[in-house]
Amino acid sequence: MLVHQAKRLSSPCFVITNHDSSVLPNFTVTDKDGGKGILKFDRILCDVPCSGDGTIRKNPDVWVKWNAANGNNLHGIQYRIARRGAEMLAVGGRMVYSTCSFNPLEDEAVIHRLIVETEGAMELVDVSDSLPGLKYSKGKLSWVPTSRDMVGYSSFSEVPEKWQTQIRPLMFPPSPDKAGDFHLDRCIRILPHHQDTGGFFVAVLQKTKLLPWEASAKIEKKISGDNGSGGKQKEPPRKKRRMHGFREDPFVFFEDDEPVWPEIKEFYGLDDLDPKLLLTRCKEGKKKNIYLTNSAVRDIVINNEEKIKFINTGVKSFVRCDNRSMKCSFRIAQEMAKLVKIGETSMLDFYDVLIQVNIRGDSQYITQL
Ligand SMILES: C[S@@+](CC[C@H](N)C(=O)[O-])C[C@H]1O[C@@H](n2cnc3c(N)ncnc32)[C@H](O)[C@@H]1O
Repeated sequence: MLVHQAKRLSSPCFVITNHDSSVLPNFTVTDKDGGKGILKFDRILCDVPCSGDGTIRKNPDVWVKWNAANGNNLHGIQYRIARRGAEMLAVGGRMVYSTCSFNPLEDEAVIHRLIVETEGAMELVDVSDSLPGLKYSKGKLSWVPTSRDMVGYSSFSEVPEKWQTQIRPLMFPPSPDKAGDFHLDRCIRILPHHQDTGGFFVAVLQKTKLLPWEASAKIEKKISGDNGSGGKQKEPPRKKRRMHGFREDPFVFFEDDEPVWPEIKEFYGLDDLDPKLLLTRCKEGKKKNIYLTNSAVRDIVINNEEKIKFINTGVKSFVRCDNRSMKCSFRIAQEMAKLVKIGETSMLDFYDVLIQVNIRGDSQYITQL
């Protein structure tokens, strides 16, 4: 689904992975000075798996299957995804957490726990001014964790032992005197009757400083670096983790001496295009389809393909078309042709437009097209 939707953008700036996002590894990237660093994101959307009870209008069986335990059971994975998102976010960056559920255990309880555990490093942003005309209810300041047998509890001490693996201490709301500190009312609850839509919960969070465990890891690193070694002590080499099964559909980037490149370059007049931004999905045999990415995506894929399963990247740009009457054995792919006004815009102009759409999402050029 995501691949299908992202392809419609015809953008070389996206990369789709298939990974448990609660344990998504850090992405290694090449620094400006050629060293290796960790990619921190400016924007993250955690559209987490949820009970979907906001979709009752289109999914009537949600009524039949609903019980209080659904939300309790999802709270854990939802929190872990949000927490991992917070870790991968740059300081100053924003993360949106969303569900299509009304259950506060999947919504405000997750946000409250994230704010508590990050000791306020993650703050709810007031976006009320950014959404003129949108009808919604404010987030809840309190809720009642409830077991499958529909008994509600006002504190963890009341929870019978048999439900204590389902209802956890951090699922409870803040006490009334502290509720204001978390600004949970900044969460957005869109109910079906507001705008004749499905139901959604949306929270916008900002990372205001390093998370407590990130900050302490930094201090520890500094201390161990100062420990007589002058910071130069090398860590023992880590055993390379091989992810078997990722390679059946590899991403093979062109090298400077790629044999099919000279004829494409000459035929389409692409002297300035760096062939290293082009890739195919096969290691051996005839190259059928050629895809275009940008340099940031190329760097991410090359540096992380051993640890992260990449599913899709790049715009299909050239397709093999072996026809004796053709001067070039590759035609322009439909996906690329959509964006090129042949005759008015040269391939080179087109490439400039694509490549300037950088990974941080500056999409003005695409919009112009
Ligand atoms: C609410 S849907 C997201 C829909 C998506 N935003 C879209 O527009 O297609 C939640 C998705 O999370 C996926 N999912 C469930 N557990 C996950 C996990 N641990 N890590 C990553 N994705 C997960 C589900 O398969 C589901 O597709």
